Amino acid sequence: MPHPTRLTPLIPVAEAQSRLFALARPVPAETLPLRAAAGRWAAEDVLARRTQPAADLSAMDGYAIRFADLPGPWHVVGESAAGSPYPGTVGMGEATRIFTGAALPPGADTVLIQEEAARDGATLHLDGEGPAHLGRNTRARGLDFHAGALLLRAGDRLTPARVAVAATGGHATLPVRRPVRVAIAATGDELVPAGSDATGLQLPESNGVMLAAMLADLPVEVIDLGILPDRLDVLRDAFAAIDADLLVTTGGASVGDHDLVRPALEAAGGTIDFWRIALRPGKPMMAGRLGEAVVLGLPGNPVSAFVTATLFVRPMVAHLAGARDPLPTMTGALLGEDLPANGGRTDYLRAELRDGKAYASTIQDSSMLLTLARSTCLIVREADAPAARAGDSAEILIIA
Ligand SMILES: Nc1nc2c(c(=O)[nH]1)N[C@H]1C(S)=C(S)[C@@H](COP(=O)(O)OP(=O)(O)OC[C@H]3O[C@@H](n4cnc5c(N)ncnc54)[C@H](O)[C@@H]3O)O[C@H]1N2
Ligand code: MOO
Repeated sequence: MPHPTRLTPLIPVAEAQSRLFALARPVPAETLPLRAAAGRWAAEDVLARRTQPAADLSAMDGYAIRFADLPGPWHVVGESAAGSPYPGTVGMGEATRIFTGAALPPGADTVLIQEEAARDGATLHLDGEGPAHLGRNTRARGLDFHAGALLLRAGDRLTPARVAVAATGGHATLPVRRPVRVAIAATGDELVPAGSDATGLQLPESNGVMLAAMLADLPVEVIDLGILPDRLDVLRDAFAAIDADLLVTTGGASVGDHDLVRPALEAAGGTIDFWRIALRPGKPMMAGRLGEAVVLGLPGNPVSAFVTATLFVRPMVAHLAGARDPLPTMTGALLGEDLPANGGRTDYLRAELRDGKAYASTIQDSSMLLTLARSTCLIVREADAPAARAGDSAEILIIA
């Protein structure tokens, strides 16, 4: 049987990523209490409903004084604690006891810390250097933000600090995107579920569990389609029945006679937008649409599946979840050893970071899971990059 020799040209990684993001808009929004919203992405800009701090406050425990009265002594006329301010005004030569977070009484402008103060009944003396300038040890009203300030931008990930700033800004709930429904299907007649007896040439399925683990920190609902056989009708029917925002398959993506994912998707009514990336490992990845869902057909080799999931699946989930900046963060590192010139595909080398230097594994076969499991980063080698020397700087992606 003749094999098709004319294949589409390989697409650069960055172009494939932007084409992928263009396939779908973020999923609909919902409003959640802050604790539930953590880890999602803000669906709208969030403005402060209050000014923080709401008044001039003390930043330290000590005495509220007028800077002009230094070096004292002072007459202590009362106390200001967080939540119970001094009711009067501090006049010339007067001070109040004050605690961290308490409102600075009108008239006072500076705080003398208690370590530099000596108290004798109602009389207070300077016992140290004292505050160096007017306003020392205080926080001005609005130091952090004023009412109306932009606290979060639509598309910001709701990190712990961002949830906290929303709370301080007067919000109990936040608009976020609902969870992304991701259907995951492994394909291949040789696969058996992990833990079952793999006889002969059977192979425990590992891509599905790896993909689910790679999405565990993202707002997803995983729909596990399990292992599907290399049969066009079975794949077609399984694909046609999915109800998801994103369908991720592994295996059957290449050009062999048993590589049926593409024809099965098309038979189910789907369309392929692009196939084959200038990427190693991961070249045969395909992307398209099937009804309401975006489809990512990953290669079956475990390392290829890992790299394409890192570069496409996780970013696509983040995009669907409303991320403004869905791509993985690259870091810089020095190479621990020389690397040869690269070919025409961007290469992601499994590597270990030791003492800040990245050492690539000697064998980069895309089937080798133990090498991947021992790796802590991927060294990115751009297409056609010249040979590199130990000590050269390189872009890396941290993976563990
Ligand atoms: N003539 C060509 N052959 C191949 C090409 C090519 O361009 N021309 N591309 C190669 C590249 S690159 C890759 S990557 C592989 C990927 O092909 P498939 O996506 O069709 O993957 P499979 O053949 O189904 O499987 C590859 C390998 O991975 C194992 N596998 C599959 N699924 C799983 C799973 N869920 N868990 C664990 N292991 C899995 C499978 O048993 C195979 O050993 O194609 C090259 N061939
Ligand atoms: O994706 Mo393949 O060999 O490039 O593993």
